[in-house]
Formats: sequence, C-alpha cells, structure tokens
Amino acid sequence: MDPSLKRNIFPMFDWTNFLKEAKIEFLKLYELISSKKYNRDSFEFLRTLGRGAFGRVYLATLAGENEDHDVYYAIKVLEKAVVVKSKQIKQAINEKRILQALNFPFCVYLEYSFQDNSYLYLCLPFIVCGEMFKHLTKQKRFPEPLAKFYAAQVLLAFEYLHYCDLIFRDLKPENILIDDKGYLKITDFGFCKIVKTRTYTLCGTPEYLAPEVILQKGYGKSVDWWTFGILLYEMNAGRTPFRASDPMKIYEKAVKGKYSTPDYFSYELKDLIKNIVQVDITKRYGILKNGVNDIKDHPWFMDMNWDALFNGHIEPPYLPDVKGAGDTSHFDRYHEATWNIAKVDRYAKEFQDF
Ligand SMILES: Nc1ncnc2c1ncn2[C@@H]1O[C@H](COP(=O)(O)OP(=O)(O)OP(=O)(O)O)[C@@H](O)[C@H]1O
Repeated sequence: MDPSLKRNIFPMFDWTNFLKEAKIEFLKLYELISSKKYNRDSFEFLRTLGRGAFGRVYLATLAGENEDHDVYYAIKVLEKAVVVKSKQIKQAINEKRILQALNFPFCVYLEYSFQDNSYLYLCLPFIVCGEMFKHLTKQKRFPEPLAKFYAAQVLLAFEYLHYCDLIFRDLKPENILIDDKGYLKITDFGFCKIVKTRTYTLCGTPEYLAPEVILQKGYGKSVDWWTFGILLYEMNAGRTPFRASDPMKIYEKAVKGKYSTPDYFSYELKDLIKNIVQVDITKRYGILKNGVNDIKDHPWFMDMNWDALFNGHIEPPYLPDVKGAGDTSHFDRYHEATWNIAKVDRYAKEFQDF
C-alpha cells in the first residue's frame, strides 16, 4: 500500500488531539476517590481465573434478582495483610488509581472498587479469551501478521500510557489478554507508575528486564520499549531472546545485548528488533528524537493502518473460540481458596484512600 494513503482512511481522526484530551481525563480521574456503589455481597464469585503475589482474580457476576447475570467481571482480590507485610500499600492504592483513570481501547480499566476488613477488590471487565501467553504456548509461535497485529496494539497502548507520563514496567504475554473480538487488553498495572523524570525500583520479570533496570542506573520510558522488543521476539519465536535457568545468567546476557534470531524472521522484523532490543539507550527506538514514530514508520509496520487499528476496524488474523460471555475454557483451573473476612479491619488507616 502507498504509505501516504494508509493514514487517510479516517481523515477525521486527530491522534495528537486525542492524546492531549486523554491525558487531561487521566489526570482528573486519577485524583478521584471512587464512590462505593458496590460491596462484596453485591457479587457472586464463580471461580478463580488467576493467581498473583497478593491474591487472586475471580470470575464474578452481580448478584441479585434485578441484575444482568450475563455480564461478567474479573475481580482482583488483594489480601490486605499480605499487601502490608510486603510493604506494597502505596503500590496497591496506585494500581487502583491508575486503573480508574485509564481509558484506552487496548487497556483494561476499573469498573468498581471496594474493600472489607480483609481484602481490597478491583472489579475489571472479564476478558474472555484469557492470556496471550496461553495462546502463544498452544500455537508455539505466532505468524508474523498476527504478531504484528498484536504488537501494534501494544505500541498504541504504550504511546497513550507514556503520553500520560506512565511507565508500565511489566510487559509480558501473561499480562496481555485477548478479548472476544480478538483484540488485546493490557492488564496488571501493579508496577505501573507516574514517572516524569527517572525512577530506580528494580521490578519486572527477569526475561524482560532492560539493562538499565538490571544495572540500577535509574531509568524512564526506555524500559517499556525494551520489553516491547522482547515481546516482539517472543511472539514471533515462541521464546525470549535472553534465556537461562538462573536469572543472573539472563541478566548477564541482556546487559551484553547478544542474542540470535531465527532464520524465519523477516529481514524487517530482525531489523526492528535490533533497533529496539538495543542496550545503548541513545540508540534505542521509541525514545529517540522521533519517539514512537521511529517504530510506527519502520518498514515492518509499513502495511499497518494505525487509525483503523485504533478504531477496531481491522479484522483480527486470529479469533479464539468463545462459547459465551462467561466462557472460562481459556483459563486454567485453580484450587478454590476459602474466604477469611476478619471481624475488625486492622488496616483501615493504611487503606483509607483506596
Ligand atoms: N480482566 C481480566 N479478565 C480475565 N482474566 C483476568 C483479568 N485480569 C486478570 N486476569 C487473570 O488473572 C491473572 C492474574 O492477574 P494479574 O496479573 O492482574 O494479578 P497479579 O496478582 O498482579 O499477578 P502477578 O503477581 O503474577 O503479577 C491474569 O494473568 C489473568 O489470567
């Protein structure tokens, strides 16, 4: 396609203006303390969808005769005592504030939040096709057109997040969900943070850690583009570029930036990855003078119509099978835990802003 044509299919769409307004809205919503419309008893908890460091994610519907039982939610339940013990109070409140302020087609968002004496509840829309990780494992690796369709959505989501001064910091196929239309929703904003300059916290997942995080140099948005490059590689190869059983060995390899690429990667893909999985941040695509446009305008994305993608007008190259709104066939089974709600709230003060 003639590249001058591909941006003109939706001539009315003003991306820069959209980003400006989205940032104003983000900052407004980030300050809100939500109205406590619902509580635990408002929901019927159906089964565990996933487990994390501080709790579980449950499939739920609204309880009560007058409610629509065909609308499903994924409720992330964090145990207050565990959050306090792990010194993650600020992070848990921050995750809620970010989720309530997000408004982008390729990110999850907060529907409701509430707490009781023992737990914090983040109620999200249920994303029925589950983790990209599971689909990637099943398919071994994605064909390039599918990887490109997914990567382009992650790129737009990062462009939006970065414009709002957020760094995501935990990109990996486990934190990317696929919806009933075959499009993506990034989830798990537990490490996401408003950063205007630099931050120093060591966080993320070993295979995805950028050299500047490993070397504890202080870092910014550059780390998200590194993880984007690792994701590009993993979607196309079915494995990450820096691998070892010992995380220290993974870090050694990442800091050196030496990896090999499979022969079946196209030349354009190899070139794009080379420019993003770049140890030297003065050369890394995504944070140079042209910002994200170095990636958007790269030949690998030549045939991508960004506006059509944003508007959901591109037919997904892969649509997982969905048997209904509450279908859980794309999720693993977990032993169900027993709820243990204390008689008194020992942490009321710590979570008063939740
Ligand atoms: N909105 C959602 N719809 C469907 N499934 C979801 C949703 N949110 C989370 N999950 C499932 O629950 C899992 C855990 O969610 P999440 O990563 O947010 O929890 P976490 O406690 O932060 O996990 P970790 O400690 O591993 O980072 C996800 O990987 C996914 O399988």
